[in-house]
Amino acid sequence: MLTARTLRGNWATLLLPINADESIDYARLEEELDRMILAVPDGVYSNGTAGELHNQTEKEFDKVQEIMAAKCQAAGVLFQIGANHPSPLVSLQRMQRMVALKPAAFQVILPDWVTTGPGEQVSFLQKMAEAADGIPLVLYNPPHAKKVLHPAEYGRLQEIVPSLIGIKVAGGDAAWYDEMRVYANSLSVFVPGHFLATGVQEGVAAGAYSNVACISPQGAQWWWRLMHADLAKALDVQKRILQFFDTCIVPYKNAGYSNPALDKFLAAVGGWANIGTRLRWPYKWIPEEEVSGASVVCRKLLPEFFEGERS
Ligand SMILES: N[C@@H](CC=O)C(=O)O
Repeated sequence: MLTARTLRGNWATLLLPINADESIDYARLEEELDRMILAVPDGVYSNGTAGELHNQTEKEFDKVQEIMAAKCQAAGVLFQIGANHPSPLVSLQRMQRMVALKPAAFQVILPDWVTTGPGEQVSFLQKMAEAADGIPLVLYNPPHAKKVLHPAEYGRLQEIVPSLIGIKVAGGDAAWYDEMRVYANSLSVFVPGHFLATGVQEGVAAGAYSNVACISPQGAQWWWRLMHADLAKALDVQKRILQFFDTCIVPYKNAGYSNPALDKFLAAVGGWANIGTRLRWPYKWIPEEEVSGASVVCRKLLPEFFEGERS
């Protein structure tokens, strides 16, 4: 069973391939998983923002988790299920239905329409922990959540809900890392993929649910290993990752594309699976025609991620 100490590394997110008729393409999803598993990531997870947790029917949700669980269990790869939904009741039901799949952990978000106060957060997590039946929880608390907590608040929740082993957060400046360091022994802190080397340098980050793995699950895994072999080199890679983001991703963010649109674009640039850039209604996606320009820049800045393409 995962603990705050053993939950580590580079975890790759499932992205939903969407057909022109808005259905999920499960055949492409299976291929994507096969390729992801070949990269031997520390783990695979579903239903983060990038996995479009907010835009699936319950039937689709169940099917996506069943496919992921079957593939990961057959390959011996750890997987986490995002039992996430803005509604607390739907989150609870998602978890209750998925306990039988025995994920290594469940990711949960706080209720996200009417914000929760401290007591309500405890009540929510306690009930989710009870439903998880011994499977640990990871609190996914991104910057766009209605309620973004401070380091001491994560620490308080962990003390009251012991099966809360990790958090998935945006990270922050030096002051944030100083505050978070106090709780980093009892909570596995995951920061955004593109800042993972900084998080490791700060002695706080145990891993990332990684947007860098969207570009290349293999490249992100190589980079994670480099952080422990030669942090200075890994920080240099991060500089180049950030340069790529500034050049090719931030302009789309500034033009109003959502995070899932950006993550699918990253995967299309990486080109390791046929996921496509399309999102479901009503969200706009980055046109496929834009992929090739960014691919050239990405390969120039991060050649290590694409070494396999040349051999
Ligand atoms: N924030 C992301 C991380 C991957 O890009 C998520 O939705 O899990």
